[in-house]
This record gives sequence, structure tokens and C-alpha cells, in this order.
Amino acid sequence: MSKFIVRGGKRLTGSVKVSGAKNSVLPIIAASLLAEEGESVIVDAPPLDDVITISKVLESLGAGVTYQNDIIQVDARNLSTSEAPYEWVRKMRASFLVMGPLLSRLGRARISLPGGCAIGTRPIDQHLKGFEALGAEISLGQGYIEAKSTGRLRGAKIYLDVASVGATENIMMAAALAEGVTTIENAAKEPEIVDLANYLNSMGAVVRGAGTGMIRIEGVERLHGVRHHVIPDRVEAGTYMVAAAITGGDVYVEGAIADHLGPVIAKMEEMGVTIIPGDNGVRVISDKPLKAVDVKTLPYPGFPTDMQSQMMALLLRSEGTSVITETVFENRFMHVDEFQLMNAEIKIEGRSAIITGDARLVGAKVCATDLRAGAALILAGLVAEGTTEVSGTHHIDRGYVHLAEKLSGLGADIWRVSLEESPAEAAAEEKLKPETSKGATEEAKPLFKVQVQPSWV
Ligand SMILES: CC(=O)N[C@H]1[C@@H](OP(=O)(O)OP(=O)(O)OC[C@H]2O[C@@H](n3ccc(=O)[nH]c3=O)[C@H](O)[C@@H]2O)O[C@H](CO)[C@@H](O)[C@@H]1O
Ligand SMILES: C=C(OP(=O)(O)O)C(=O)O
Repeated sequence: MSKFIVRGGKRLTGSVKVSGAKNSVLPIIAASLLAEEGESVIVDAPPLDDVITISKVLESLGAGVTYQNDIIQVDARNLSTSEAPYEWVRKMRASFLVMGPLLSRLGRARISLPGGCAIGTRPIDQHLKGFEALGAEISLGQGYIEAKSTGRLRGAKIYLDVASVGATENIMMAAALAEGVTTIENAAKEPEIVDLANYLNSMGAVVRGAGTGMIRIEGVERLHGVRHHVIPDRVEAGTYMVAAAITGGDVYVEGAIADHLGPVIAKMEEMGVTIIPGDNGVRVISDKPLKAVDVKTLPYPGFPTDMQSQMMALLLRSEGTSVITETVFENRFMHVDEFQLMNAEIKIEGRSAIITGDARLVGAKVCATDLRAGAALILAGLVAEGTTEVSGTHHIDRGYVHLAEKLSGLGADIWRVSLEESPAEAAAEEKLKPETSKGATEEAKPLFKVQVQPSWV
């Protein structure tokens, strides 16, 4: 069990480097299953627990996976099974992204129902609707979803009822080896979709229109391994931008792509923060009192739900009352209770949170209820009086590389502690943790060839 300890009151300055995008690297690793020839080399793969989890899913399917120095190599030439086990898939929703590639390549897939952060019900009906349209037969039972096709999948016209990121990605991957043309209407437009399309295209696929609401995929017969650089993580970048703004700091967020952060930049500018996009990053200067603003989360290019809780931390320090409306996930305000432990005044009305600004935040013992909630509590801790202890670090490890080190590099007073714990505490924590961050004995099993960096475990 570990905790982040933050002592508030430090102004952040300097430069911080953004890692590769979690939400790009996960579908890209899954797409590597489509390569029947050659090896896939994925560069700037961030050393995150989620990356380990999806890599283990691939290993369980018979692919060879190695990880070293932010480079993942996948050899998927010989797959041994089309069944992805509960053991790994339950830990992370994105594991379900192996279904499209497996179905397309092997004509069948059996995947455990996915887990993930408890931010909403997160159905997968749109993924399944897409696979069915491509000719797959879907059945459900004993916690597994099975998809089968007789012969190759066949291209189809698919309209998504919601512009789901995961469904768009899964269908794109399934359609890459289908016979004929597939169109996805009301497709998600996130930069990570474009990154996946670029990856598929360099593997030999023909995907057009990614980044727009209409994606066209012309199926090909075979795909091959390639070398690909993952795009920088816009949510990690946005988190450091908020860290700069909340502490009245001056920080260069190296690698941040301003174009991917449009709504975050617009809202921060409205609040009075100066943002200067540079050649390879974004400078954030916060030297004025912050103004209250209203924020509504939406699919890209709207304000990202993955930045909602971090934005709430910032709005707690603004002058006036702000309203955040969460439209993407129905249960993504769990951080509110934790902020309240830090003396925040926030009221929930339906899908909106009403935030009273100018909060005198005080350090407290709080718990990360999901990945971004954890980041937001650390941000609040940066400006709280006294010491904040953030537990639930396994959530944070899913999406942030060396968070304490990066923030302390900017001057923050933050560190991570491993705690001595009673057997009861250890057992409780063990239940909450994903398998990937459980004890060293598990990691030491020769099940998996991924090299784990010491600071990661
Ligand atoms: C690994 C990854 O990339 N995760 C991101 C991805 O998650 P993920 O791909 O799971 O999110 P989706 O875009 O699919 O979900 C958006 C909304 O659509 C709903 N939905 C989704 C699929 C479906 O079949 N039916 C359905 O109703 C969901 O419940 C949710 O309300 O996009 C989310 C929305 O930007 C982000 O918060 C996650 O960080
Ligand atoms: C919700 C998130 O991720 P996932 O879809 O992997 O749970 C996130 O990155 O904030």
C-alpha cells in the first residue's frame, strides 16, 4: 500500500515532459494483433499499469511482448488462442479492444466482460452492434462475450448511437481485414482515433476520415508490423497545465500539443491564465486572480471528461461560482466527497456540480476513487494548507508516469510513501488493487516477458 503525500503552498516553475498517451497506446497495442507478418515496435509507450495489463492480455493470446525503455515490441505472428481471460480483462476496460482485432484476424474471439474505473455503467452495445453489422454472431454467457464469423468479416455501413471512442476503435480494427468497405458514421473524433488510424495505415490498412465523424475503411487481406511513435498524452499535459495554473506558476509543458487541448486552453484562458503554445509544448503562466467559468464535458472536440475533476480543483480556487456539467459519464463526481474533506463547498444537482470558488482548502486524508479523481486531489493538495495524503494510488498508476517525480521537478512538495500496514489493511488494499500492482511474487512469475522498471512497481 502506498500514498502520495503533498504539502501545499509551493509555486510551480520549470519544465515537465509529457509521456506517450495512455489512450493511444492501448488500442495501438491491441491493433498489433492484426500483424501477421513482422514485428510491431511501439515507441514512447508510457510505463503505466494499464500498458502492462494489455500486454499481459496479448501474451495470454500467444503473442510475444517485450517492453524496455518506453518501447514495446509485439510479435503476433503466431497466436495460440482467441480467448482473453477474466484475470486480465477485468482490470481494465480497454482490454476489450482486443475483440475487434481477434475477430478480424482469427474469425472468433471470446473475451471476458471488461472492468475499469467506476465512473459509469459503460456498456459495450455499440461495439457489439458494429461487430454484428460486419457479420459476426455474438453470444453472451458466464461473464464472457463470444463473437464468431464464418469466413472473413464483410464491410458494412455502421451508425453509432453514441460517438464512442472504444467502439470506433474496435470497429476500425475489425474492419481493417474485412472484405469490402466499412463506414462508421457518428464516429468518435479524438486524437487517439487518428493515431490508431495512422498506425493501421502504416501496417497496410486503408482507413480514411479519422478525426471526422465519418470514417471509411477499405478492408485488406493482410497487415504487417511497423514502428510507430505514440502521440503525447493530452490528459497528462492538461493535468500539468492545471498544476501550473492552480499554484500561480510558470511551467512549460513539453510535448503538449495545443491543438489537442483546445477546450482546456480556452477555459483556462477564460479564467485568466496565459497560455503560450510553442514549437514543442505549451507554456502556462498564472499571475492573475482566477475567474469562475462554467464547463460542460463533451466528446472531442468538446471539453474532455478526463479533465473534469482536475478542472474542478482549479475552479475551487477561482473567484465566484462555477458550474461543471458532466455529460459523458453518469457517475463521475466521486471526487466531490473527497474535495469536501478538504473544506471545499460543492453541491451536486443532477449531472451538474456547483462549485463555490475562493475555497480555503485544507490538507486531509483523501482517497483516489478513480484515475483522474486521484490527479485532481493531488492538484488540490498543491494549494491546500498543511498536508494532504492521497491513497488509492493504484488508480493513479493506471494513467500517470512518475507523477510525484514530475511534480517535484517543478518545485512541488510531494512524495510517495510505502506504508507499513496491519494484515487487515493489507488485505483490504489487496482487494482494491489491480493484479498488476500486487506483490512482487506475482510480477516475478515468468508468465510475461515485459521488463518492469524498478520505479514502476
Ligand atoms: C482507454 C480509453 O481510450 N479510454 C477513454 C475512452 O473510454 P471509452 O472508449 O470506454 O469511452 P466511450 O467513448 O466508449 O464512452 C462514452 C460514452 O458512451 C457510452 N457508451 C460507450 C460504448 C457503448 O458501446 N455504449 C455506450 O453507451 C459510455 O457509457 C459513455 O457514456 O473514452 C472516454 C470518453 O472520452 C474517456 O473518458 C476514456 O479515458
Ligand atoms: C476513464 C479513463 O480511462 P479508462 O477508459 O481506461 O477507464 C481515463 O483515462 O480517465
